[in-house]
Amino acid sequence: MREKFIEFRNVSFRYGEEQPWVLENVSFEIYQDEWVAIIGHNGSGKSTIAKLMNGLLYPQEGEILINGMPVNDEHVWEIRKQVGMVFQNPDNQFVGTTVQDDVAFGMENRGVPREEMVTRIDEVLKAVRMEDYRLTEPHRLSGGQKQRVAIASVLAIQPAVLILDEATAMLDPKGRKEIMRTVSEIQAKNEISLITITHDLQEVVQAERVIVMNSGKVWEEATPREVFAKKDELRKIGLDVPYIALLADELKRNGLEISTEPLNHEELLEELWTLHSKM
Ligand SMILES: Nc1ncnc2c1ncn2[C@@H]1O[C@H](COP(=O)(O)OP(=O)(O)OP(=O)(O)O)[C@@H](O)[C@H]1O
Repeated sequence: MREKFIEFRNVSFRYGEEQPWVLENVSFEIYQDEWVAIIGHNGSGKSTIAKLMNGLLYPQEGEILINGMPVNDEHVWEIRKQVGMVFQNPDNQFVGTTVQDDVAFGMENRGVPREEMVTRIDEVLKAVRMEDYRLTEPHRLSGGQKQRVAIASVLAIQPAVLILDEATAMLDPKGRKEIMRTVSEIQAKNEISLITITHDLQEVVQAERVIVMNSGKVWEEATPREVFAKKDELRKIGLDVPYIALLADELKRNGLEISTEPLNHEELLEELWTLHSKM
C-alpha cells in the first residue's frame, strides 16, 4: 500500500491579520509515488498551497505534515530536502555561472560530498537530456532548456516530492509536452510524488488524481475523468474542460452512442472505432 506523504489537516492561511483568508479549512492527502494535479481559477490558492508544502509559509490554523513531520521551524530544513519546487520563471531560479555550477549549488548548501555531487550532476543532467550543456551559461539556454536545468537542480537534491508550479506555462506546446514526458519518466523511475499546478488541461488529464480549488477551498478531489465529467459545474467556477471531452459531448448530442468519457484523441478514436465496428 502507498504511504501517505503529505497531509493537510484543516489548514487555513492568510497573508496578514488584516488580509482575507486565502485558504479555508483545507484538508487533503498526497501519497508516495502519486501524480496529483492541482487546478483552480486565478487566485484560488494553488501557489499558496505549494509554498506551505515546503515551509516557505506556515499556516495560521490547522496542521501540515510532510512524511510525518509537522511543518515548523524544527523540521523546515529536512522538509526542504524532501520537497523540491520549480516555479514558472526559470530566470529567477539560476544562481550558477554554468549549468553544472547551477546544479551543484543546492547540493553544496546541503553538504553533499564532492564525488557524490559529480555523480549526481551527471545523472540529473542526463535525466533531463541536458548533458551536452554542462558548461553553458544558463542565460544562453532556451526557455525549455532553462526549465530542464531548473528541474535537474531540484532532482540533484533527491527530493521525495517534486512540485511544478506552472513550470511549463512559459513554454510552447511542444516544449511543454517534452518537459512533461521527461518529468513523468523521472517520477515513475525514481518513485517520487509529483504535484503539478497547472492551467494546461493536457497535463491535468495525465495525472492520477486532481485536486480542484475554488476560492480557497477544496472543491473536488477525484480522477481526471471524474472531475471533467462535471463540465457545467467546472465552467461555473471558471475552469475549462479538455477539448476532446467537449467534442465527445457534441457527438453524443448528435446521436452517437458514446458511452465513456474520452479525455484524449486516442480514447475518442477507440470509442469511434468500436461504434463503427458495431454498425
Ligand atoms: N504575498 C502575498 N501577499 C498578499 N496576498 C497574496 C500574496 N500572494 C498571494 N496573495 C493572494 O492570495 C490569493 C491566492 O493566491 P495564489 O497565488 O495562491 O493563487 P493561485 O491559485 O496560485 O493563482 P494563479 O493561478 O493566478 O497563480 C490571491 O488572492 C492573491 O492575491
